[in-house]
Amino acid sequence: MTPPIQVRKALRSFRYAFQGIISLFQVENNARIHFVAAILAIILGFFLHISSLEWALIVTQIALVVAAEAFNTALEKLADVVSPEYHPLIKSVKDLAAGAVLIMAISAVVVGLLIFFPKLAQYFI
Ligand SMILES: Nc1ncnc2c1ncn2[C@@H]1O[C@H](COP(=O)(O)OP(=O)(O)OP(=O)(O)O)[C@@H](O)[C@H]1O
Repeated sequence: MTPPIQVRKALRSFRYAFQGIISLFQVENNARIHFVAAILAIILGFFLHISSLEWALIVTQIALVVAAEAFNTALEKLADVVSPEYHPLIKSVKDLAAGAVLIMAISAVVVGLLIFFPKLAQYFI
């Protein structure tokens, strides 16, 4: 009988998921840019003593951008296997996926500005 929770299988799935995350940052230039931006936001968060709610927003924004980048990369790779030659629908698929990342990145920049700008202004103005 199959046990209700298969721990070994769950651990194996985690390992594959981590391999995916590591390969994202190893291979994708945009993912590395987002990674650096995330580190800067975290350093700024500590430096400016942001609240728990502000941390929750920053962490959520970082996760959304990285997750969108991972989906975009997965779609790009799949598209490259399915149709290495030019196809108008593949163009649409890749542009839409890239657009989703851009929407998330703009949202992250806006949230970052809303949280950090007033605090930074106190230092400099
Ligand atoms: N097979 C294809 N058919 C049609 N258009 C494509 C195809 N491959 C790429 N494109 C177009 O070129 C753009 C860039 O595609 P590409 O796969 O090079 O992505 P990228 O954003 O440069 O990512 P990466 O550098 O990680 O490969 C796509 O958004 C799409 O408009």
